[in-house]
Amino acid sequence: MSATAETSTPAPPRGLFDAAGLRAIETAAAAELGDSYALMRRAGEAAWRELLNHWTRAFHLLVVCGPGNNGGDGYVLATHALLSGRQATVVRLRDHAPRGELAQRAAAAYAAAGGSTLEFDGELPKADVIVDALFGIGLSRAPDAAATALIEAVNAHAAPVLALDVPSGVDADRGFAYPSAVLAQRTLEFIAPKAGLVTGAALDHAGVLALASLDLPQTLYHTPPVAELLRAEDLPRWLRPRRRDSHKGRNGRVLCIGGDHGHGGALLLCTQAALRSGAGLLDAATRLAHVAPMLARLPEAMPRAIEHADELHDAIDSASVIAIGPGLGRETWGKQLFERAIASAKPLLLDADALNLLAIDPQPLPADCILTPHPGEAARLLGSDSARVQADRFAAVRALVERYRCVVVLKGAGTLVAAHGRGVQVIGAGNPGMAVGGMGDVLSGVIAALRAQGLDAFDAACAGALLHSVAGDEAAREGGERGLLPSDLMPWLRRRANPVNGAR
Ligand SMILES: NC(=O)C1=CN([C@@H]2O[C@H](COP(=O)(O)OP(=O)(O)OC[C@H]3O[C@@H](n4cnc5c(N)ncnc54)[C@H](O)[C@@H]3O)[C@@H](O)[C@H]2O)[C@@H](O)CC1
Ligand SMILES: [K+]
Repeated sequence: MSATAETSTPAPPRGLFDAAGLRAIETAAAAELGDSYALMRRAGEAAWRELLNHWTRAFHLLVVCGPGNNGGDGYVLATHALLSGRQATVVRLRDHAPRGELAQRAAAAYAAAGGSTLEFDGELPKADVIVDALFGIGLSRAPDAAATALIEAVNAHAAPVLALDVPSGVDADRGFAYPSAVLAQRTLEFIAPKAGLVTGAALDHAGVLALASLDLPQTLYHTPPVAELLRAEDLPRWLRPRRRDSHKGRNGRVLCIGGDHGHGGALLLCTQAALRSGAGLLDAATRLAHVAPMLARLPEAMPRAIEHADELHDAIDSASVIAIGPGLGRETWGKQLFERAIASAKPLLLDADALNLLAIDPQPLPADCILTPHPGEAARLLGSDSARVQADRFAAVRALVERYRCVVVLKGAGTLVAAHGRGVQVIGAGNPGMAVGGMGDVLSGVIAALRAQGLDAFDAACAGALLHSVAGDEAAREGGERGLLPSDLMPWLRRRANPVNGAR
């Protein structure tokens, strides 16, 4: 993802909060400090330091202030800027005079420091940096026409944008961005990371994420987070070094099923990824035409031609995990194989057309079955549309778990992993170069291989989605995002699937 979490604390927090949780922490903090304004002062100060750290030579600042406490943070920052000899101007809409007591106090301090306020008239003056303090976690509806015009002027301006707490126009709970939302270079979050800034459209708006925890003691974080963020450094949790006496049988036997006529590449990518992620043995069940090309590319695989589901019997029997879907198609051939696979008692991963077939004919699945839909497939599984899925990815992944009662990996920027009774995990890695056909087939192979090596379904889904995204980031660092191919991930899967130190 384009946003990387950065914090001043040595161990970045994993917990992601929604607005309700943040407000509970704020209330407890205000009670502890005995002064609600102290938090706003800390937030504004932290934002001023953030601005100075990243735009050292900035002199002319525009601080766009809304009517709430997010605007209050902006007034505090603007006051610091004035007191340090910079030129700072607050810009606001006519009906955005500070409403609450705290924001009014911050605006009064700004005025007392000689600060001037410009009412937005359709144009923004020149500036070196724009501070976005229009809306934070209090955004409760789509920005109205006036706010939209202001946001669009900010986005059209040449200056970089530092967003305070949330890029204005982004819903901090859902990852949803209204059609007009600020595009920031950096976003400094206050108190705790927000769930809605690490998935979906929000990633494009937030830029680089940083956190100012405002020196609050951990004891105040008593509300449970709504989700957790997984980062590259979490991989060794699951990817232990291999036992010295390991043998191929111990590392699992993955059966990949798919590749109808014209779709052999999808299955090849899946099998290749499974082998590069450590599967001990790999069977592939596909059309006859794909057997020889697969062997030529991947002699370690054991592809077999399947014309009818009955021929799957032996392969299913010896499989430790079945991954079905890449290139499967929705014709009779694919349907038969799908029916056969889900009737088996083997651990399952359903992807691509297997998900589409499931959407057409929903049926009970074992709780340790893994589904890996992209937003379009998720929409079909929910009888919804992908815009609605993307408008609230957290709600969509929970609805999928509720309906299908298994482990769900909702793909896309800020991939989500969820299962019944387990907290939603957000994959804090990945990049837009990965938006290319075949990338999902690779993910299926990775997850199936980790499952075959002994991880339970939820852990395999978390570790696999993380490993896949981390490998994508490494490949993009090496050669760029545009033009990245799923097969470019293979060497990186191997490297990142092995822990860096020898600890067991
Ligand atoms: N409460 C606290 O203790 C702290 C709050 N902080 C800041 O306060 C922010 C939250 O403040 P608020 O709860 O006041 O909320 P916001 O400042 O995010 O916005 C709420 C205000 O905007 C209006 N509004 C919401 N959506 C609108 C729309 N679409 N069009 C026009 N007006 C709209 C609301 O009516 C309200 O007046 C945080 O994001 C953070 O920046 C920080 O100062 C840290 C401490
Ligand atoms: K903001």
